[in-house]
Amino acid sequence: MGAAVTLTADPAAALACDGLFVPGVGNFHACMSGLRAADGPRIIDIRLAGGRPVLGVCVGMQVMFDGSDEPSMARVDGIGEWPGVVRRLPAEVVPHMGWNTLDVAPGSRLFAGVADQAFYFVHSYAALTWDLPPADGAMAAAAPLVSRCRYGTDFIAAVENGPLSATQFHPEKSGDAGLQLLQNWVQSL
Ligand SMILES: NC(=O)CC[C@H](N)C(=O)O
Repeated sequence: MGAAVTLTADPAAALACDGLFVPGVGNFHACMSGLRAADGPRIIDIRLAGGRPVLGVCVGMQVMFDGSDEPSMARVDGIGEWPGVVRRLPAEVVPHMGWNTLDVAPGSRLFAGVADQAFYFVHSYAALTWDLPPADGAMAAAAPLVSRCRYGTDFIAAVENGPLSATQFHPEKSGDAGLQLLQNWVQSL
């Protein structure tokens, strides 16, 4: 989508880039231990404190919460940028695998031009509720935009919260709509 991309575990490069993309596939706790080994949580914290954009996808979204119920021999806490624990979807069949439409938050920049499109999901766990208390003081940033989807129950499909954005679905597997979403993010950097 016109961006020069570097795959890196180098903290200095991950801090300096215009946008940090945090992918995640597989087991939550395995992804978290990989991220911790690369000092990922601290790098993400520093970026966000400085208003530097970060985009998490799939488990890369889940790790922004406090933790996950996904089974693991060695449980690892999430980064905890957002309160709440990722739960198993209460559906008869998991994973939720395939295309689904969203209830996109009004005013979304990430979904500009594609809010009515379907996106591709592959997951059994998700954040089911948005628990960050609203801030309304003079210094408060704009309220987070929370977009939802439904599979078994309502769950959080995407969040735009200042410099931190995330999607539970896979834009890179979502055809033209997903590419447009990624381009929207790249153009905002
Ligand atoms: N697609 C995946 O990598 C699965 C992500 C995660 N383990 C979940 O089920 O939610």
